[in-house]
Amino acid sequence: MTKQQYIIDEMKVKPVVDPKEEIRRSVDFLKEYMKKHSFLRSFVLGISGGQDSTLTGKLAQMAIEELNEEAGEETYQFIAVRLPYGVQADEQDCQDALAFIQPSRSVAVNIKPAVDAMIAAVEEATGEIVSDFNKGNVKARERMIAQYSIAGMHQGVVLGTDHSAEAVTGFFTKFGDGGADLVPIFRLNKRQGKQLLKELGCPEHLYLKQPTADLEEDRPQLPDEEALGVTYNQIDDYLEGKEVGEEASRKIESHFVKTAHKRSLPISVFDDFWK
Ligand SMILES: NC(=O)c1ccc[n+]([C@@H]2O[C@H](COP(=O)([O-])OP(=O)(O)OC[C@H]3O[C@@H](n4cnc5c(N)ncnc54)[C@H](O)[C@@H]3O)[C@@H](O)[C@H]2O)c1
Ligand SMILES: Nc1ncnc2c1ncn2[C@@H]1O[C@H](COP(=O)(O)O)[C@@H](O)[C@H]1O
Ligand SMILES: O=P(O)(O)OP(=O)(O)O
Ligand SMILES: [Mg+2]
Repeated sequence: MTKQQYIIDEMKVKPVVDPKEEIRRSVDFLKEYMKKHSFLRSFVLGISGGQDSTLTGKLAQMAIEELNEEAGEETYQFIAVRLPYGVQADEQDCQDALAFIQPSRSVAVNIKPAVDAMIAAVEEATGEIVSDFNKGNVKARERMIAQYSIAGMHQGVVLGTDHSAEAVTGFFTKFGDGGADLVPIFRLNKRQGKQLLKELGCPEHLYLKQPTADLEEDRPQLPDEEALGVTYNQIDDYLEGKEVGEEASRKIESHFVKTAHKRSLPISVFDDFWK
């Protein structure tokens, strides 16, 4: 088996998808999980104004509406969480995403005071400076803490937006946005996510915008593609089994190998995937 085929199998990407079928698959997965665990009442997810949280949020709200319809009462809810660090430059996209999703409930938690307090405490304790890049990962982890606090209040589970074009390069903060309970869009690449949003009638600007983690203050709204050194078109093609050229393949495969530890639970003496 080629390295490319091994990675495609791990990432579970199909070369062609039927958007309607994939929407149903994710919604059914969310519903089945909720019904199987009788304690659960809510899904919780951060809405950033980007493509992946818009899609995951919409699927979550669809699942909740179907569950409530079947229950004959408003038992379940989707809690959409705005998590700006102070004021977010693309706040209007976040509001547009919320208007599209129409979540059962939305709340906003400013993560700035908590992030700044943690950075100050670590810098005071160590006498060292936390880099802007490292602080970016603290922001992602603070968002995780806020979402788990809300899930804890509402018998909820935290949704993650990790999809296969992100998982393959490990382009997420370990235990930050990578810290979630269910990942309903894993198996799709970036362009397949767009296809689902189009099918769902999402405003175009929310899925045609430049993907960004927007974690760094020195490089605001840094495009993922610039940080990764490879485009989503190349990653998507690779995951669909297409030829992407030697340089792009090498970069994708190198990201995949270096980030294996992020796609696994904490490593013990019984694990050998890293050897
Ligand atoms: N677009 C997105 O979805 C998104 C979101 C957040 C972050 N990001 C990007 O993802 C990256 C996250 O940065 P990162 O990967 O440096 O930080 P990270 O915190 O996700 O991972 C680094 C940490 O992983 C652990 N680690 C490193 N190598 C290990 C190994 N071989 N075995 C076990 N544990 C190991 C260490 O604790 C290290 O501090 C950045 O490039 C950031 O911009 C992207
Ligand atoms: N500013 C944000 N508000 C709410 N939720 C956010 C924000 N930034 C990121 N998130 C959540 O994290 C994931 C990953 O984002 P990336 O752009 O892929 O780094 C995002 O889908 C939100 O759920
Ligand atoms: O995870 P999101 O919603 O922020 O999407 P993107 O990765 O496209 O920024
Ligand atoms: Mg984003």
